[in-house]
Amino acid sequence: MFTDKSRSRGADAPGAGLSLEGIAKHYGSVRAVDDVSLTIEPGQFVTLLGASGSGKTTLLRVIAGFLEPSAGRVLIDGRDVTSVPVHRRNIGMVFQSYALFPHLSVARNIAFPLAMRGMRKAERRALVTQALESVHLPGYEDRMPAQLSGGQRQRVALARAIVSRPSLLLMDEPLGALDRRLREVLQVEILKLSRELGLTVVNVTHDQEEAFTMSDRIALLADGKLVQYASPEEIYTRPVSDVAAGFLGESNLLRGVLTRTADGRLTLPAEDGHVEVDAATAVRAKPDAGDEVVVVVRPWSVGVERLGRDGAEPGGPCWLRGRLSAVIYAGDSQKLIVERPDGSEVVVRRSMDGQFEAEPGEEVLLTWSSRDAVVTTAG
Ligand SMILES: Nc1ncnc2c1ncn2[C@@H]1O[C@H](COP(=O)(O)OP(=O)(O)OP(=O)(O)O)[C@@H](O)[C@H]1O
Repeated sequence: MFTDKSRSRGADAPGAGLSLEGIAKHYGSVRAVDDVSLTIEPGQFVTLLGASGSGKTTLLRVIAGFLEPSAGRVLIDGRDVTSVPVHRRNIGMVFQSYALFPHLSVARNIAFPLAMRGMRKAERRALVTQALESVHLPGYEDRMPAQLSGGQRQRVALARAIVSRPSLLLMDEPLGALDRRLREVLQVEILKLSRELGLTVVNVTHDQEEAFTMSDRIALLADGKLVQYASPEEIYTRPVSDVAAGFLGESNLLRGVLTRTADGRLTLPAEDGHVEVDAATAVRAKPDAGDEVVVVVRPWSVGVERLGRDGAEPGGPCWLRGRLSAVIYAGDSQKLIVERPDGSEVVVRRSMDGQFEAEPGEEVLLTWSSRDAVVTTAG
């Protein structure tokens, strides 16, 4: 499920290192970005991920220099650029709306940043040709933007963003307007290109799959705050909170206050169930009786069996009873929705081999290993 993002990059990689130190941006009483600090290594691909209004675009605009932060510093390769204007930051940018000049040809659109720098025409032409080749649109120099598909326009926008060899590429939902298939093709292309050029990339998205496939690290934002900054794998397996768990991949969140059994085991009270907790799976402080926790159980970790008669009996360290309410076929996997007596739902994922035979409406037993769950907290 996880992609290998290891790579080798030449010593002459142009990617810049980026540091954000205590960045805040306030609009009156709205804290669009609230004390965000993070470091991006040269050549890393980092995604700002979060719900609508979480502050992604605001943070990107602060990095770009379109917005001055209310507090904090932006450092590129260790240099404080907080007050340096956009055009002096050596940054390439791609936005969701294509932002191409409609009255200029593809070549002139791409050459625009070079012309602004006063580069001569012949020199510009060579770089434009090269940039078009790297985005797989060779020979498109004379087309007008209106004669291009949505995907081609984003390729041209990307060519324009990289033509002046920036050390940092900023992208704000560049694939948001494209259909799923094209998005997946371009995700791979953009990633490949950024690796080849050794670019440091900051990408904004609210698409968790895109964040998962493309990023070395994900900066998860909620209400302007940095919730977690880690690799996709780490956020998936060790989410620091229920918010983080809910953002990356499906999850079942069991909430409650821990109690300790007579023989010393930690449990989470559950109606028609028994949930033991392995303190070793805690992401933060070691949990104890009286702590309010959220236990994250991923759908792939849950086993399901028919209950009673010739089926299974409740028992073991982690089990819940429920009623199967839906069986959904999702390509090579099966998704089961199980309704609990308290009205909540548990999602179970299974591979298609070894199909589950019960019908919706049947009573089922859900089991998992406490080692496969993660103990985290709300917030
Ligand atoms: N110019 C502004 N004036 C006042 N409030 C603003 C302004 N720009 C953004 N905000 C507020 O700041 C918060 C963060 O907005 P931002 O656009 O950064 O979020 P986002 O995560 O990029 O959202 P989306 O995914 O919807 O683009 C929101 O509450 C938004 O309403």
